[in-house]
Amino acid sequence: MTAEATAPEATAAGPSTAAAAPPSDLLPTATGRRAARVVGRYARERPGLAVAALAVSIASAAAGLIAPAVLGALVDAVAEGGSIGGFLLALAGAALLAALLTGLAAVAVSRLGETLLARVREAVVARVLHLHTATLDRVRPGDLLSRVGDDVARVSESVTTGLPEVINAALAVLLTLLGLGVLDWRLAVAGLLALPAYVLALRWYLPRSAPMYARERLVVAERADGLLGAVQGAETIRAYARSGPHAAEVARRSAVARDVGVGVFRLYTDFGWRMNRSEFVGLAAVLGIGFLLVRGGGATVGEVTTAALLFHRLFGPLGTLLFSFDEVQAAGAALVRLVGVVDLPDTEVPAQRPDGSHRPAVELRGIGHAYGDGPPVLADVDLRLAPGERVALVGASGAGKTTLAAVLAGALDPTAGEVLVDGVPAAGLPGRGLRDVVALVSQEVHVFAGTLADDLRLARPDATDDDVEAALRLVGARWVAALPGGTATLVGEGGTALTPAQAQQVALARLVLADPPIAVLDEATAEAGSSGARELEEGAFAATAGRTTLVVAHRLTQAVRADRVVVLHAGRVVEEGTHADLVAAGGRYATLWTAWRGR
Ligand SMILES: Nc1ncnc2c1ncn2[C@@H]1O[C@H](COP(=O)(O)OP(=O)(O)OP(=O)(O)O)[C@@H](O)[C@H]1O
Repeated sequence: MTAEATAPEATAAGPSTAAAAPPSDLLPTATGRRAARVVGRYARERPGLAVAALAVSIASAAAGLIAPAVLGALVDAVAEGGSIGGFLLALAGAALLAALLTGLAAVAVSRLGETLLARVREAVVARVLHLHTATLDRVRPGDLLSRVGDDVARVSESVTTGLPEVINAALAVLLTLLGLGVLDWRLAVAGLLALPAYVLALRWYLPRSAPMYARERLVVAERADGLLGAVQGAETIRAYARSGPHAAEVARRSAVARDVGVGVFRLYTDFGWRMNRSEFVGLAAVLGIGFLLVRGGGATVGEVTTAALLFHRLFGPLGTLLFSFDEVQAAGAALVRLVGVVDLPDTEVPAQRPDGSHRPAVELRGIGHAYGDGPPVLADVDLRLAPGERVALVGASGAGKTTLAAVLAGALDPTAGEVLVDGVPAAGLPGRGLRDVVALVSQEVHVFAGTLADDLRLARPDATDDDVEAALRLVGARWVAALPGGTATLVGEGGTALTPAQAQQVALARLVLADPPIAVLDEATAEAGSSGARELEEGAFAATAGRTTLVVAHRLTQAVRADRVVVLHAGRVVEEGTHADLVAAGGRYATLWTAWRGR
């Protein structure tokens, strides 16, 4: 049990409602409406960008209506023998304006999309970082990974490529229909006659496309698998004279992939001609009704021309919308899974930074724990830490030290017993309970990509540069002075790599900044007896001074300086006392101490 729970940090709270109940080993999935509300809320955080994106998209769609209107007027002008020079100029201007606005709209929409996606991603990561260990143990790792990986990638792809096109197309369709209606409602109704044909085309295509594309991905993967296997095992295949059957198998898989590929293409073209049929129905209706209107004097030839051009203009955007249907659906499915994570219950979210000036008493009462259906690893543990007391937990590997430390830190719910802070059971503590008053520095410390200062500010976002530097000084992180940019140096992935001992010091400095009244240390990084170990121990001592502290003593020098030592054996407390008392008593601790000194 080595999860690291850093000190509390502020995260936006999100309601836990409206998420569909998942199977117990899956994280929840939000409803579509809930996802839209969350994205809407993020959009309202950037009102300027959201309004600009919408306005420029509408303007771009509206600009596309100018050319058909000018062409219609040009037809009437020609019929009446007028000049067309002005119209040609207007056409050129309209084309320029439309091109400019379309470009601007694409930039604005994708920037808005990227901003919203970044917000969703931040919220997901913040929530994942604060997931309770019990939740992490319960859910399938693949589910969590695919959400922060695949789902984010899918939404991101659709935001950068598909979304601007889809929004532009939807607005173009809406405004063009509106334009048709304003021009002449009868011509608009004629255009709408194409609607049933479009619906039929879509109802034919959708049920066929998803399984077909899934099958295509499968057979392509099988073909790659077969080829790779044959190439990697070429020597063995030759040695056993099995080239013939293997080549035949590769050929068979390739043939299947080819046939499915052709099938996909056929499906696509079949859908294409169904779309063309719908367009034909609509255009024929507009021209037919237009002919009747012109003959009856109800419309000019120019107006009918404009109507026909407007209707023709719908083909492109409608095609974009229909062909992106799958992609939009897939991105939507990924988004509701992400919002499901954002909406995890806010008991996971820190309330406020604890006040380090108060030193509470901590009591573990009748603690028992078993991982899943495994044997008990802790049994009936009673342990009391007086306010400000430093207790060292000692025991052989596997005795249950890390498990007990995690229980005290609130990172693991015990299967029996309870933890009390100043006499209040953990369940009755405000906010996130134990996790708001205890900071755990565990064996695995993650250094986040970014500057060193930002990494430390995870523990206290409002920490000044001076606070950050003072915390690092207190824990003895002298190596910071040698970094090229000091605390502004990039560390973690893509930056300067920190040694495990340096990462531990960063975690200790985070603890200093978070200033929790209770600290739990469970680090086993430094080699016993090394100068690194001494430095770390000094740092840990300074960082926890004045706090009620439990130290898992991986090196017995850590126990020597503690106020009290507790020996754990096979999940039970077997000895308790000061280092001197226990050595004098000649029991299990004394044996451990003798062995340690004789290393
Ligand atoms: N996540 C887990 N799932 C199942 N069993 C676990 C898990 N974590 C620890 N255990 C088991 O629980 C027992 C106690 O482990 P724990 O890590 O608490 O001991 P420890 O005293 O801290 O040991 P060490 O000093 O080696 O870290 C061990 O038998 C270990 O194998």
